[in-house]
Amino acid sequence: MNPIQPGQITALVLAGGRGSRMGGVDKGLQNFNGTPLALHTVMRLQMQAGGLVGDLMINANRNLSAYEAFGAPVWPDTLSDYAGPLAGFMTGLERCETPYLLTAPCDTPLFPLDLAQRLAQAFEDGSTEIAMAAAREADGQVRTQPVFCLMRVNLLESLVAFTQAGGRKIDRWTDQHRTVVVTFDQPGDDPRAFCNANTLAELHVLENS
Ligand SMILES: Nc1nc2c(ncn2[C@@H]2O[C@H](COP(=O)(O)OP(=O)(O)OP(=O)(O)O)[C@@H](O)[C@H]2O)c(=O)[nH]1
Ligand SMILES: [Mg+2]
Repeated sequence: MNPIQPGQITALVLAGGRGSRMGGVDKGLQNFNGTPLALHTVMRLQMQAGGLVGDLMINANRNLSAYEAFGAPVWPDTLSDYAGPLAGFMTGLERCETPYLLTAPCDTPLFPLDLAQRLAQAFEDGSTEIAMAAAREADGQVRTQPVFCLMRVNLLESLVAFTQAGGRKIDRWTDQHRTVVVTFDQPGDDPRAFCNANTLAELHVLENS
């Protein structure tokens, strides 16, 4: 039995950052192989295996009408002043109408097509509250990918309290909960899956990889 049923996950594209390492551009609107990064992310979330993703939303803070054209509701941060990705998590939890929220950043275009399915397996243990992705990097080390999280929507209250107290780091918050780390290092997993493009040069390297 799958612990999470089809349609029970709302996917959230995180595109609310400053893009400072890309010269301050709106990263989600930069093209990756001819498609804006955020739209590419929307499509990859819609293609997730198992039909687990029902709803989809975009979190952005600039150029909202450009994001609306991608066909999903767009929500800016409710916390002010670019408080970081947790501000996006909070916006998603506030707007989510399903029991689970899956976050994915707009700058990691090759993320796995079975991301939702493999993170969902961590909820076979009924006490799990958050599943966080991890990947083995080129140096052989396993590193968590905190912007890729599947979480129970009833964590909103906890996140509000954490951010109101000034908390900004994702793993500081997830450490307060029953978080299971799911490592994507099986044979056949794409080693580029969690490579993110923080600069235009990194984006071009990923396009040509
Ligand atoms: N909602 C929201 N999302 C953010 C914020 N800052 C970063 N993010 C998102 O978090 C993810 C990881 O962000 P980074 O690549 O570290 O930051 P960035 O703002 O995109 O780029 P830099 O300014 O170069 O660090 C991306 O999907 C960002 O869109 C923020 O203040 N609010
Ligand atoms: Mg990044």
